Amino acid sequence: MSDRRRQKAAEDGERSLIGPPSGHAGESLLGRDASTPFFVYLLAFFSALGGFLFGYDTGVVSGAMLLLKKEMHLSALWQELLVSSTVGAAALSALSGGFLNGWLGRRICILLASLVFSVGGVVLGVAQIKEVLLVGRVIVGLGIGIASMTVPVYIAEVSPPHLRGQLVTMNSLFITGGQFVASVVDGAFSYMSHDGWRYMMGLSVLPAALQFFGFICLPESPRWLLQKGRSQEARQVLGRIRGGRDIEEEYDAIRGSIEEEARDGGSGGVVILRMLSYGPTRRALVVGCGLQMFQQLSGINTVMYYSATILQMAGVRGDKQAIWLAAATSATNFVFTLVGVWLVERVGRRKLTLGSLLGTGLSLALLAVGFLLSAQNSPAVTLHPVDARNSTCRLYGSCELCMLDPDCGFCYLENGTSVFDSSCLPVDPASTDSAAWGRCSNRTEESTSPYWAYNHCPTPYSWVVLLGLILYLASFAPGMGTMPWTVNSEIYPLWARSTGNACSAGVNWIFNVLVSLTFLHVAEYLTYYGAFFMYAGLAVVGLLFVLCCLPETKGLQLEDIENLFTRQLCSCGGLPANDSRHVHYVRVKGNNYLHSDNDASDVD
Ligand SMILES: O[C@H]1[C@H](O)[C@@H](O)[C@H](O)[C@@H](O)[C@H]1O
Repeated sequence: MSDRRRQKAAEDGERSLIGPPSGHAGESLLGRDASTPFFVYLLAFFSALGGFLFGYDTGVVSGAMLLLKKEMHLSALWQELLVSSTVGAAALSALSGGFLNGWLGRRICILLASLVFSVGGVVLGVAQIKEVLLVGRVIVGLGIGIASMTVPVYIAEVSPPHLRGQLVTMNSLFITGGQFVASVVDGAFSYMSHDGWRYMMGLSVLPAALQFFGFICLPESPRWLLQKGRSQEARQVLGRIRGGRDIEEEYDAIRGSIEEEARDGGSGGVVILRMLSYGPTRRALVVGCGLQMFQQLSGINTVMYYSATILQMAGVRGDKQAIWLAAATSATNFVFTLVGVWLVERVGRRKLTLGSLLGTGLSLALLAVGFLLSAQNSPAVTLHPVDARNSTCRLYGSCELCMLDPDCGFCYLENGTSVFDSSCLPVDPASTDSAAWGRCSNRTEESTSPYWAYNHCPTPYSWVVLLGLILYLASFAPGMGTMPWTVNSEIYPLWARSTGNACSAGVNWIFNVLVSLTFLHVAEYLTYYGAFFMYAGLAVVGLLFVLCCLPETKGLQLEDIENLFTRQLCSCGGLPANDSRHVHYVRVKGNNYLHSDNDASDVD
């Protein structure tokens, strides 16, 4: 990048950080009071169906698996494969989605994703053998990956600055909404022991088809069109989505940044290499990928996945209750995401993320304390039946040690809150719902006593864990659940936006697989409380990262946000102490500030 541009970027960075004399920075660019045409909401709705499908397809599998494993006699390996193949495929397609996005455009990518979702849904709905199921889950994962990186970019590019945060965060609302609807569908079809899973998985075809047909009539992003030199179309689309209001200012700003980029001769070469060799985009990439990494390292999917076990610890018994209570968990996640949509334009991205991470860290610590108390008060093993197969289970003296071994479970009688006649027995290799032999084998849904606890222990401290779970979702969902997607959709300049979002979404999915696949092993080595203390520690590291590195992007025009990253990475959250003495307000020439204006008279 040229020195001229670097200097200009630094100046602009200062302007963006300081803001205009009154109100927030975005107001000068597009009036806050201007009414937003209904069309923008319609675009956001149809795009966010991609988020809904992302949530639905990742969420539906847990309930479907309970039926599938019985009907198709799935081994633990196959169950794991069917869950993680989708997330793995999503990681790969998110990474390659950057190229498709830049080449074919946002609209075609969204159409492609909805087509892929529909095909995946049909394959899953008609599958007769587990191998076909695996193919269906991989197809669905490919759709999730493309949708997860394209939809936020598309919404950000069509939204007016003062509403952008809210509309992009709506996509996260659709993700958690999809997870919630999936859990309700799981609950409803769990009564249908034969083929119920087909409906659970196949129903995703409906929103996918709705999105496909809706998007056939919807326009391409004006920013992408302009980047491809289709200026007439871009102008038309911009006019349409701004409801016939004056679009010159926004149009010129977009064109200005594209022209400046072209003047700097930066349109050739591999985008990711250009991003890495240019300071502002390199820093934006670190911030974007870091946010996505910490989202997953804060353990959201472990907590969601583990909620059924947490609820079992609280005394919930049987698959059906567990399914319905898991629906309550995803409902909580959904409701608090709504809080995020409400807060994002009020408090801004940075404060919302910081507050969320603080609450997330504290509630993870509370969850860990709940598990610690449960472990310290874990019921002893009182019966040691002779085990002809010589399994390791007979060696354990308490429920805690017994349940940490994935091959064993705890079989016990209960009188009020006291546990007696308890033994540690090998789990049935065909199903974790019962023991391989003895009192707790051959269990049916209805059998009550003796109780069989796999992966958890009876404990009087389950309320601490339950409280931790609720506080966790209340703090995570509005900020860390939503902001990584929202911030990533706005921090990269146009030329780097597809690639930046592809990389950060890829990081999200890779850490999603890593955390969910390693959780049980981590718990085996560190125990459950150790694992949750570890996630709490990671949330604290995430908090420091955000504190130092995340600038506020609220209200700024997309074309101006790059300038926030012209400073050293760990000072971009605010002005360094020295700089604050130099703060002065700037007047942007007329009302029509263009990036390409490099005129000293711009600044008073
Ligand atoms: O933002 C979403 C959301 O928080 C979901 O609940 C979670 O399952 C996803 O992994 C995450 O990316």
